[in-house]
Amino acid sequence: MAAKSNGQVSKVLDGPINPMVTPLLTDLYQFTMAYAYWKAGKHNERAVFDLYFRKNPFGGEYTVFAGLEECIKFIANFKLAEDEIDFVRESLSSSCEDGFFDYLRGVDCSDVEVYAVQEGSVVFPKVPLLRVEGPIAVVQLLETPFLNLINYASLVATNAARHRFVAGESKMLLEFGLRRAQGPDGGIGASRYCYMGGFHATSNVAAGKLFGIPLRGTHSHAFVSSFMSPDEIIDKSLHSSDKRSTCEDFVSLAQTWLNKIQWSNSLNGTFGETNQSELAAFTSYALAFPDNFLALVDTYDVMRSGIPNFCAVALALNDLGYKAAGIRLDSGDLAYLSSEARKIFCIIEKEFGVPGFGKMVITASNDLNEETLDALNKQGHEVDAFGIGTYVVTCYAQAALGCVFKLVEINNQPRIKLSEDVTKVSIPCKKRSYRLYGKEGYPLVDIMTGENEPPPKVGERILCRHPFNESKRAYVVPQRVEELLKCFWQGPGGVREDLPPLNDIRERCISQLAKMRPDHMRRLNPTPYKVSVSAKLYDFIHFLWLNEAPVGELQ
Ligand SMILES: Nc1ncnc2c1ncn2[C@@H]1O[C@H](COP(=O)(O)OP(=O)(O)OP(=O)(O)O)[C@@H](O)[C@H]1O
Ligand SMILES: O=P(O)(O)OC[C@H]1O[C@H](OP(=O)(O)OP(=O)(O)O)[C@H](O)[C@@H]1O
Ligand SMILES: O=C(O)c1cccnc1
Ligand SMILES: [Mg+2]
Repeated sequence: MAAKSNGQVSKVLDGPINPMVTPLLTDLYQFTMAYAYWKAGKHNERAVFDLYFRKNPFGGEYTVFAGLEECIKFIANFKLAEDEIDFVRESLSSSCEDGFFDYLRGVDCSDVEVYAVQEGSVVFPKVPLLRVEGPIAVVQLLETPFLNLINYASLVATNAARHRFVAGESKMLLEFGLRRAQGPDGGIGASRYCYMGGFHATSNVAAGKLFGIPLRGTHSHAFVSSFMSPDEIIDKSLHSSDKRSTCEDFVSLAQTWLNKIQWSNSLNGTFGETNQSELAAFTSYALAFPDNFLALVDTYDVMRSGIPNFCAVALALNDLGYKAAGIRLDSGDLAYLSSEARKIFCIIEKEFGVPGFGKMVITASNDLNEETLDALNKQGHEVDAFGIGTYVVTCYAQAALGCVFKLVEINNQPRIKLSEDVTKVSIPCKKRSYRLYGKEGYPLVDIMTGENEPPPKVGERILCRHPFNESKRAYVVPQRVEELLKCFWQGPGGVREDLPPLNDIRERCISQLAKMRPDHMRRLNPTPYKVSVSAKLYDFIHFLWLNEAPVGELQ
């Protein structure tokens, strides 16, 4: 048990959800360095590392932070098993001394501290997502698993949030990507983090069970094409929804409705003969799920067959007191077909007096991504729900987020990593970071300060400097100051933040995104959000930079 900040006692944490997340899920060089630290007697030197990324993904100006819960559960249970130690021994040089493996046997994360931004937060380049402090050999072992747990999680949560942003708040987003995802963990992770990023449901049953994500689904073309004719349907009877009466031949009832639609005045002979095997499939699906009937309408011909067949079965269900759920379109021009389908539904609502028929849910799928969603919006469409697979789960538009883990202090001595490329120079020191909000309630700037600097104060003017560009600076008078890094781990008994349930993380993400200034969010040429350092930290970075950079000599 661990004491919580509110004085209560928090639960011992379970291990990570993915059993593959073990201390060996790291790069070999973390163990070789650990040995070299140990050999040099340096392994217990206190080090501070920052985990951050350098550039927002997908050409955007924001990122959603995800993956923290798995990191904390990982370190809470970090312990090398005997067979793992044996394997490390076999993998390192035979000259490695036995004492190192005795040391490894005792390694855990009780002496490690993790300060992190809350999962689901909107985050920006260069500002630490995690600040990890502890014995250098141990923290070094955490580098790779932490990056592995955060990079994809944050990338896919951001991708999901971007898809949601384009689709619009009123649209339902269904994640259909399991079959296309990068293996089982890619699939499970995608479902979890797409939900976190604002999707509404997944088709992935395992993710539904593991995380409580709402499950949704329709049916596939195989179901439709598996039927040959209505004669195949043996049990044709269906109870009314109130169970008071029974229709003995639901197949004929659907057929009767199809005839009515074909002869309807307002539809003016729009519909002729439809595909009877498709009608059989729809009827059969309705008999199986009368409360939740939906149909994939594009197997043969959406407008000539799928839509009239669907309407016939839906009207037959209506006679028995059931309300059909809707259709799915999986090919063709989704703007045009959804609009045409909506027109037909509205005409039927009017002509046959079926309230709500015009509002039938239209789901669209088929290689959807940000661009196609944007194109559909520009054309105008009647889609209520989007089923998105490949592009969202594989993060097709960008392969990786590129989070890094850099040493910023050792034994209280700030460290810097220099680079020809200024965007790759690390920001030294154990730091704090704050989000400063302006008059209109929007976040204005994130600012990093040295650990012991006084925090920015509401109403007090503070100079915010670009970390590397001397001429870029601004005074800010914050209306609200939010400290970004919170303590999520300081050993098993330490006071720490709770790990919130997935739904709370998702809510945080949705509400933070909604509170961003719109120009940071737009798809085309968004305005970069400002990330800065205090004047004191700026001076120190540049002092250290000059100190560490060798002076060249011209010949
Ligand atoms: N109105 C639209 N504007 C822009 N893109 C669209 C529109 N409607 C559909 N799309 C997209 O166009 C692509 C069409 O895919 P594709 O060329 O494979 O045709 P299809 O409709 O799937 O045909 P098929 O019958 O062969 O399955 C998909 O990525 C889909 O999301
Ligand atoms: O298109 P995505 O965004 O990846 O979404 C998932 C796709 O998976 C299904 O197709 P299926 O695997 O049956 O094959 P298909 O490509 O022939 O439709 C479904 O009909 C979607 O089209
Ligand atoms: O339920 C669906 O419609 C579905 C599920 C996975 C992939 N494509 C579609
Ligand atoms: Mg498809």
